[in-house]
Amino acid sequence: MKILSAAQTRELDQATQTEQRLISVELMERAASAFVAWLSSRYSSADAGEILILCGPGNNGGDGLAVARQLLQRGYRVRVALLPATRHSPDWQHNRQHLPKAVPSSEISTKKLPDIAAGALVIDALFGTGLSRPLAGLAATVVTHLNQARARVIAIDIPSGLFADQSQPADSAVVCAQHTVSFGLPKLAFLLPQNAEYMGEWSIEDIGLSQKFVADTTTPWHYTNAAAVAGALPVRPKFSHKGTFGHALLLAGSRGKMGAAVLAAGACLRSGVGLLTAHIPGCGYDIFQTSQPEAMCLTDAKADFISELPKLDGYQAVGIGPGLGQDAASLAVLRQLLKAAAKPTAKTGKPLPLVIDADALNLLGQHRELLKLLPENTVLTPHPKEFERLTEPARDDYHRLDLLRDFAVQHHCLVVLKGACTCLATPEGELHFNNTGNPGMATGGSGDVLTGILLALRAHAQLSPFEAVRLGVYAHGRAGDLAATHSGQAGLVAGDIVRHIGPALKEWE
Ligand SMILES: NC(=O)C1=CN([C@@H]2O[C@H](COP(=O)(O)OP(=O)(O)OC[C@H]3O[C@@H](n4cnc5c(N)ncnc54)[C@H](OP(=O)(O)O)[C@@H]3O)[C@@H](O)[C@H]2O)[C@@H](O)CC1
Ligand SMILES: Nc1ncnc2c1ncn2[C@@H]1O[C@H](COP(=O)(O)OP(=O)(O)O)[C@@H](O)[C@H]1O
Ligand SMILES: [K+]
Repeated sequence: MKILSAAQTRELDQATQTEQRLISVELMERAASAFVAWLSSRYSSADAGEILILCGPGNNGGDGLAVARQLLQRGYRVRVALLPATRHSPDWQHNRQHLPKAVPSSEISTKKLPDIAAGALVIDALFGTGLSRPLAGLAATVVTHLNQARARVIAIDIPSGLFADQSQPADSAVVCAQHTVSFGLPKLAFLLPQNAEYMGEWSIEDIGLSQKFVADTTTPWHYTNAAAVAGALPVRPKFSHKGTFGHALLLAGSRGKMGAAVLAAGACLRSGVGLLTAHIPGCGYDIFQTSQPEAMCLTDAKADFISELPKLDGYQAVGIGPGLGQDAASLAVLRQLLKAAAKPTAKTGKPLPLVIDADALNLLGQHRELLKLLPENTVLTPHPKEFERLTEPARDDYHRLDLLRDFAVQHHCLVVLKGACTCLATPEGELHFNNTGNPGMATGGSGDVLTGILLALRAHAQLSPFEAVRLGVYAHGRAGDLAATHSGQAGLVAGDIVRHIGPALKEWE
C-alpha cells in the first residue's frame, strides 16, 4: 500500500472526483458516512452521550458538519462548535446550510470556549491535511482547552495541528486523540513514534478513492500490510529436499550471550531454511547442541568469543551479530567476512547474502571504514540507537528517515530500522513500514529472532533480497502477534515468537 504526501492526497481527492464524476460534496458525504459507520460500531448513543463536534473552516470542518447531520439522523445527540474564520471552503458552506436546526451550534471565541466535561465524546474536525502552518491564536487555545479536558477525542482524518508528512515545531498545539479515523491510505505521520501521543489508535476507512491515481503516483513511502505480502512465500515443491531451501551460516554468541545465538538459530530453523550451521565460541557448545539439535555446530578456538571465520563454501547466506560481543578478534572476523562475501559466488554470480545485526552493527559503527566493504544487498537490522552509531543523531523522526534512506542508497543495502512500525529502506531509496507486531515484543531477544528469520529467507533461492526482507519483517511481527494472543503482551518472551513463526508462516500455505 502506498503512503502519499499531503499534496498528493489533495490531488487524489481531485482525481477521484474527475474519474467518478463526483462533485466534491459527494466525496465529503462518503467520508462522513465512513466515519459515522465507524463511530456507531463503537459507541451506542447511550455510550456516546452528547457528542461535541469541533469544526474548523476547511473541508475537515465540512466533514465534521456532515458527520453532525448524519449522527443526528442515526439518533445521536450532537452539538457543534465552529471556529470563526474569514473564509470557509465551499463544501463547508454547503454542509453548514444543510445542518439541521435541531443541532445546537455556537461560534467559538476566546471568551466562549466550548464546555467539555471529562469523559465527553468530542470529534475533532478542526483541521486536516490542509494545515498550512502550525496552529496559533484561537485555534491553538481551543486545542489546548480540549487536551486539558480529559475527553474521549476522535479525530477526523488526522489530529488537528499535526502535519501529515513533516514535523511541526516542538511547542505547537496538536490535538491528542484517543482514536483517529482516516480515509483511503495511512499518512506518514501516523507511523512515527514522535506522533504517538497525538494519534491514539488509528484506522483507515475505504471511501472508494481512485485506485488508478494511486497506482500511477510515485512515492518513496509504502505500507506493508497483509495484501502486500500475500503469496510472497514460495510453495515448497513436492520433490524438494533440504538442499532446495539453502544452507545458512550463523556467527553468534559469546560468554553470557549464548541465548542470542540459540534464539536466532531457532528462528532460522522455524523459517524454512534447509540447513543451518552455527559457528559459536567454545563455551556455548553444550548449550547450543542441546537446545538446537536440528542445527549443526562449529566451535571457535576461543572459548568466550568468536575469533575465526569458517570457510564460506556451500552457504547461501550468512548472519552475524546476535550476542557477538565486541572483541577485537570478532571485529577482524567481521572484516574478513565482508571481504569474502563481496566476491560473486559460483552458484549465483552475486555476493553472498549477509544479515548483520547487534554487536556486528556496533563494530561497523566504531569502524566506519568497513561500510565501504558492505556487499550489495547486505541486510542490516539496527534499532534506532544502533542506527545512530552508524550515522549521526537524528533531530527528529523525519530526519531519521532521511538518514535511513540516504544510508541505504549510499551503501546499496537493505536497512531494517526496528521499532513499533519497523521501516525497511531499500537501495533504491524506498521506505516500507511494517504493520505487524505489538509492544509485547519490546523484550530482550526479539531482534535476535528477526535476524534468524531474515537469514533463512535470504538463503532462499527464490526470494529477491527485497521480497525476503519485507516478508521476514512482516512474519516476525505476525509471529509476535500470535504469541501475544497466547501469553499476553507482558508475559511474552522472545522464545514465544520463535514458537509462533510456524503458525505465522502457515498463514501463507
Ligand atoms: N481525499 C481525501 O482525503 C478527502 C478529504 N476530505 C477532508 O478534507 C480535509 C482537507 O480539507 P482542506 O484541504 O480544506 O483542509 P483543512 O485541513 O480542513 O484546512 C484548511 C483550512 O484551514 C486553514 N488553515 C490551515 N492551517 C491553518 C492554521 N494553522 N491556522 C488557521 N487556519 C489554518 C486554511 O486556510 P489557509 O491555509 O488558506 O490560510 C483553510 O481555510 C481532509 O483532512 C479530510 O478531512 C474529505 O472531505 C473528502 C475526501
Ligand atoms: N512496540 C513494539 N511494537 C512492535 N514491535 C516491536 C515493539 N518493540 C519492539 N519491537 C520489535 O522487537 C524487535 C526488538 O529488537 P531489538 O531491539 O534488536 O531487541 P534485542 O536486541 O533484545 O533482540 C524489533 O524487531 C522490533 O521491531
Ligand atoms: K482533524
